Parts: sequence; structure tokens; C-alpha cells
Amino acid sequence: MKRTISTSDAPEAVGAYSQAATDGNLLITAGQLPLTIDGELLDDEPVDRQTEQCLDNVKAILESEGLSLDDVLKTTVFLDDIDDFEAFNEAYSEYFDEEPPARSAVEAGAVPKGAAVEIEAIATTE
Ligand SMILES: C=C(N)C(=O)O
Repeated sequence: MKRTISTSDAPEAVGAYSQAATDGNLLITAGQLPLTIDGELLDDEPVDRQTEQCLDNVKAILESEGLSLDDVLKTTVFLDDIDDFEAFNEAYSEYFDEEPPARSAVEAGAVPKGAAVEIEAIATTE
């Protein structure tokens, strides 16, 4: 059964999507932009800081459902510029140091709102 997730602990969606959805086995987050809880877009910050904010948002959504980053099976990372990969990867690794989830990272060409990075996650709820 599908259930959408809405939490005030993470920034609101900037479009017609839910922050996350679950079927009771998997929880899938929407792509998280580097938005603060107040809706401030950190597009002027370097990619490592933007990566931290995206992952803080993923973490907040998971925690609102009693989950953690340890439950993440897979992430997908959309970079505005693949030349940011090393800086992004260093910041990302601070969040997933042991048994990191599977991941795909691609240059998307452009990310909504002019952000440098967007990150989505699939987590197990079991
Ligand atoms: C930011 C998004 N996740 C979107 O626009 O779909």
C-alpha cells in the first residue's frame, strides 16, 4: 500500500511531489536539493556544503519515519557538473563511511533551481 510522507523536519517540496513515499518495505525519497529547513537554497555555497545539506535533508526524512542513513540501500546523485565529483564524493563519504549504499552519480546537465547537486535515496523499512 502506498503512503506518502510529509515532515516539517525537512524542506517542503518545490513542486508537485512528496518528500518521500513508501510501500511498507521500501522508502523512496524525492531528490533532495540543498535547501535549508527555512527554504533557503544554498546555490552560492560550494558543492561539498550543498552535498551536506542534501544529505541532511535525506536523513531528516528517514528519521521522521524512525529510519537512519544505515537503512539506505541506494542513492542516486545528480551533479550539475561532473568536475564537482571529487569534492562531492569527499563530503558524501562523511555520511556513509561504513557499508555505504549502492550509488549512481551522473552529470545531469542541470539540477532544479540552479543547485550543484540533488540526491535521492531508497531505504529499507524492514
Ligand atoms: C526537486 C525535485 N525532486 C523535483 O523537482 O522533482
